[in-house]
Amino acid sequence: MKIAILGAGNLGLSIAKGLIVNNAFTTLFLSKRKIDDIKDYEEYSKVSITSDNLEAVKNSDILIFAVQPTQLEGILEEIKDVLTDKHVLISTVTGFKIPRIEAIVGEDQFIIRSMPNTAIAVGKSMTCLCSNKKGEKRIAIAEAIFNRLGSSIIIPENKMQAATVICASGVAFWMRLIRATTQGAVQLGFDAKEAQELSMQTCLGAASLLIESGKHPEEEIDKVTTPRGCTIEGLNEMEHNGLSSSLIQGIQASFKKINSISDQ
Ligand SMILES: NC(=O)C1=CN([C@@H]2O[C@H](COP(=O)(O)OP(=O)(O)OC[C@H]3O[C@@H](n4cnc5c(N)ncnc54)[C@H](OP(=O)(O)O)[C@@H]3O)[C@@H](O)[C@H]2O)C=CC1
Ligand SMILES: O=C(O)[C@@H]1CCC=N1
Repeated sequence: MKIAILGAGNLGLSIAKGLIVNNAFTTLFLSKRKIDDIKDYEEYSKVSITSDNLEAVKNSDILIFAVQPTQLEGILEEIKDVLTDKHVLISTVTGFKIPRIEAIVGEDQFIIRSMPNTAIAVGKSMTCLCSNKKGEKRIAIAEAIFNRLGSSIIIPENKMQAATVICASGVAFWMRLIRATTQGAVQLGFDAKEAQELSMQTCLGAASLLIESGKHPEEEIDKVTTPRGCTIEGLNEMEHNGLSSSLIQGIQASFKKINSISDQ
């Protein structure tokens, strides 16, 4: 696959790392205006860096847009005249809906919206996908790319904002939980490095248990909470202080914000 990532910033470079580590491309163009920031990527074979979006588009089939929402319109205007039938457009841009993309490049393009997260750099992104009518014929290509770099599901476009909060912002939410449990472990006497290792591996183990067993979290919690034991004591104290409620309210606040800054 000849892939271009237009907007090689935080997410764009995370996607690039995932593609490079998994050798999941034929050629890869990385574009941004200040290319000095990404000079290191020139060392990888079959990877080109450029500040010329038209060069990247002309030499690629799959175009992944990873610019800020305010920057997408300008890029689409810039490249629309060199788009051909071979191109599949995959936008990762938050809140920029398909009809707005179609209004610039035309309905007769293969248009896919994707919502990956930065764990794509290590092949562990949960990515949600949707497409325009024409893009339905190429969504399997997007699934193939994102399934190599984690998992993907196809959802209706009206759930993309919710998917952004849960999957993309979600990485930050889980990081904060890992940091908090690390801080707790330091207070119990582990040094910072050990504490983070204990926290990360326990988090990974908990998620893996659910993924592999298909069980509900409470079923696994029941196996851990010895009656009158320390686990239920800790869990109940966390809930008295609003753990679940706080997370749910944070998700709601994030969702409210994304709706306020997205196309209506
Ligand atoms: N960060 C995340 O975890 C996630 C982000 N997203 C979405 O992905 C998009 C990118 O986010 P993020 O990576 O965090 O943002 P960044 O600001 O880190 O990256 C955007 C990149 O686009 C480049 N850029 C800007 N204008 C142009 C242009 N005209 N041509 C080529 N490149 C350009 C910028 O570099 P330069 O200034 O040098 O051109 C910059 O490197 C956003 O829409 C965001 O909502 C979605 C899911 C997760
Ligand atoms: O915080 C944001 O608005 C973007 C979307 C999801 C991740 N980063």
